[in-house]
Amino acid sequence: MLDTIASAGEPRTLHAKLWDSHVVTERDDGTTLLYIDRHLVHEVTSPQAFSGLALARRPVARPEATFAVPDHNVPTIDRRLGIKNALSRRQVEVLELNCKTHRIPFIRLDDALQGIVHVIGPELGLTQPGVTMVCGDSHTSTHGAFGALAFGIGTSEVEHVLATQTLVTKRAKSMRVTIDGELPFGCSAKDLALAVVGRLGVAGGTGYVIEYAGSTVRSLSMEGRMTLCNMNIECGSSSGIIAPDETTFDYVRSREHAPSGGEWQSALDWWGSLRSDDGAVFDAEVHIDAATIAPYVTWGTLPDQVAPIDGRVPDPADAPNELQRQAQERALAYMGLEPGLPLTSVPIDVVFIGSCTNGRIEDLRAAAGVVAGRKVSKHVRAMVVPGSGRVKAQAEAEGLDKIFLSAGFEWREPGCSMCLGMNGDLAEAGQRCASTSNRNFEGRQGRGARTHLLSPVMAAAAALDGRLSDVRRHLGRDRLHG
Ligand SMILES: CC(C)[C@H](C(=O)O)[C@@H](O)C(=O)O
Ligand code: SF4
Repeated sequence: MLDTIASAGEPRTLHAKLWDSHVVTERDDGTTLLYIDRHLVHEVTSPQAFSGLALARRPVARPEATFAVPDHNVPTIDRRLGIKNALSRRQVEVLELNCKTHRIPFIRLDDALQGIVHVIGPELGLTQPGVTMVCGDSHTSTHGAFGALAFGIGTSEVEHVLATQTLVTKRAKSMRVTIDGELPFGCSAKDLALAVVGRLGVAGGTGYVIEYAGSTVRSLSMEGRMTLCNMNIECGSSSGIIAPDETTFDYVRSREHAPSGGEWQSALDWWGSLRSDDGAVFDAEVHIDAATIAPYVTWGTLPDQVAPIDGRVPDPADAPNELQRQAQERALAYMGLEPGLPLTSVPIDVVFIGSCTNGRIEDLRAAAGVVAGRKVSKHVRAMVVPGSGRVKAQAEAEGLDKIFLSAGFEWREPGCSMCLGMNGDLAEAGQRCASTSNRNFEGRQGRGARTHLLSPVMAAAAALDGRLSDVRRHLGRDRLHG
């Protein structure tokens, strides 16, 4: 593997380096058997895969390369009472049983390390530069922030990877999205992600692996890079990658599953080569000037239906084509919004801070910085759901839980929670939720519930004001970060 990566020749993209070093065999038509280094598993997309293995009496090829945790169906309050919903409980129990049968490392619901699969993978050092990584989950792209080729797979592919540690797939095209310049005041990685999705559209990245490059991306923390890569799938692209650098190495160093001792130095030597060569050719290039980014909020039912917070709800009459006009009209009808309405006048009922997009420690710090010493608007129900047990413990060590609680937020146990509502954390029909998650699809946070995607500081501002609010007007420069 190392030899392939180190070999000279044509300038190659980072994507090509990651791909080439994991090809087991390739057919003339491009169908490839790709070696998978790490397989993350959660309770929703794995049961049928394990059943398939049982039917075929096949073992798991490399249990030690597999790692499982329940996250979607887990309660975020009263966890000692267990899981009330029978189906949810069954999914989590079945996962534990399957992991026991196949000796797959498993984090239990009551473990201090439990959390959303895309939050704990990096935390534990399972996510590393240069690896191929899959999970039966579309937001697996999150791990690409470390220079890993990481993507979501379907349940039948989960079974294939469990059985063979390989995947049958085809190489995607390469796109580079270069973002240069300083992020404007009040903006964070979430706004960058929403800007990318807004510009490319929900299908603009389909068929591509996207490499994020440029000074703005380089200046992001690992948390910010994960936020950016997390939303990659929302423009249709299965994997987003960022070349690893000192920021990456500092994050990975000393984590449980990271290389140590002499292996650390050889890993660094390899990881240092994981970047696109000068002159590498991409199938598509997109440039974004960071100065054009603003604090964003989605107004519709697709993640690309996004506008700057100081903007207005668009008028479908101005849509560039008939298809988009109809889509906008449908979205506005569901969202209960009138064209031309200033976004800052939209009232909010629920605020959700969490998810694999924005449930990490920096996100909570940033939101706490906004709410410190203030109160959540009386008619708003606001909750913070840390992305993992470790994030929760760190936040509590810093006193962030106290800040949120005294402002009127609920402080919950880690999991996916209201991002998708599989665990019963739902908004009611007609309610409007300001959410730091990644999808605003119809009914995602509850039947008839309306989702506005935004950054942690923007969610915090919405909680305080009881409406979508411009965080820039809320705070002085000295208090704003993240
Ligand atoms: C449940 C799972 C299959 C799903 C995904 O693939 O992304 C979920 O995590 C989501 O965010 O919608
Ligand atoms: S937090 Fe949301 S987006 Fe992330 S894995 Fe869970 S349900 Fe999917």
